[in-house]
Amino acid sequence: MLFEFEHTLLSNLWLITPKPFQDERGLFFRFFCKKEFEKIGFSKEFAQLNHSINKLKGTIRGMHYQEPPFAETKLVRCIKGKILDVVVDIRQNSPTFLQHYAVELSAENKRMLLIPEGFAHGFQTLEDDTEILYHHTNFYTPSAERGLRYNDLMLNISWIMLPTAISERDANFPLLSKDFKGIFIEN
Ligand SMILES: Cc1cn([C@H]2C[C@H](O)[C@@H](COP(=O)(O)OP(=O)(O)O[C@H]3O[C@@H](C)C(=O)[C@@H](O)[C@H]3O)O2)c(=O)[nH]c1=O
Repeated sequence: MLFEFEHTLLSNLWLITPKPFQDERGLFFRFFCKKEFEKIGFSKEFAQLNHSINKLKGTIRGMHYQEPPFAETKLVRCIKGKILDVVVDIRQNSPTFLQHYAVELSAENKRMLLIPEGFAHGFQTLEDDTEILYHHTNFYTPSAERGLRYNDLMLNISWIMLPTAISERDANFPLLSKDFKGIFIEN
C-alpha cells in the first residue's frame, strides 16, 4: 500500500498518510494516485490545484464551501509548517449534520484530508510561514461560494488560539440560523 487510508467518524471523510520511500537523497512519496484512491471509492477528476501561503501563526481561513452544482471534493495537504484543519458536515439529512472533525496536518506528518462534497472547510496555522496545497474537483465559482463563521457557537470548534489574521469576509460570515438545512448532495 502506498497510502494508509483511515476513515473518520464522518462518512466519506478520509485521513490519508502517504508511505514515503527513503534513501540517502531523502524522501519520495505520492500526493495522489488515481488507482490507489479508487480503492476508497474516489474516482473524480481534479479541476484545480491551489497553493495558500500564510505568514503568521494563528491565521484562520474558512469555513468555506461551494453550493451545488459547484460543490467540490478537496484534498488538502500542508507542505510547510503546521495547521489545525477543520471540516463541518453540512450534508442535508446526514446523521452527523453540523458535527465537525479537526486534525493536525503538517509538513512533517504528511497527512492529508480528503473532504467530500457537502463539507465546510477551514484551518488555523500553528506556525509562521505555513503553506497548504489543495486539489479541487470543481472550479472556483465565486457566485456559489458560501461560508460559516469560524467561531459560530453552534459549531463549537476549539481553535488553538484567537485569530492573529483573518479576512474581513471570513470574520463576518453570518451565524447559522436554526432553520439552516445544509446542502443536498447526491450520492
Ligand atoms: C479559492 C480561490 C480564490 N481565488 C481568488 C479570490 C480572491 O481574490 C483571492 C483570495 O481568495 P479567498 O480569500 O477566498 O482565499 P482563501 O480564504 O484562502 O480561500 C480558501 O480557503 C480555504 C479554507 C479553502 O478551503 C479553499 O477552498 C479556499 O476557499 O483569490 C481564486 O482566484 N481562485 C480560487 O480558487
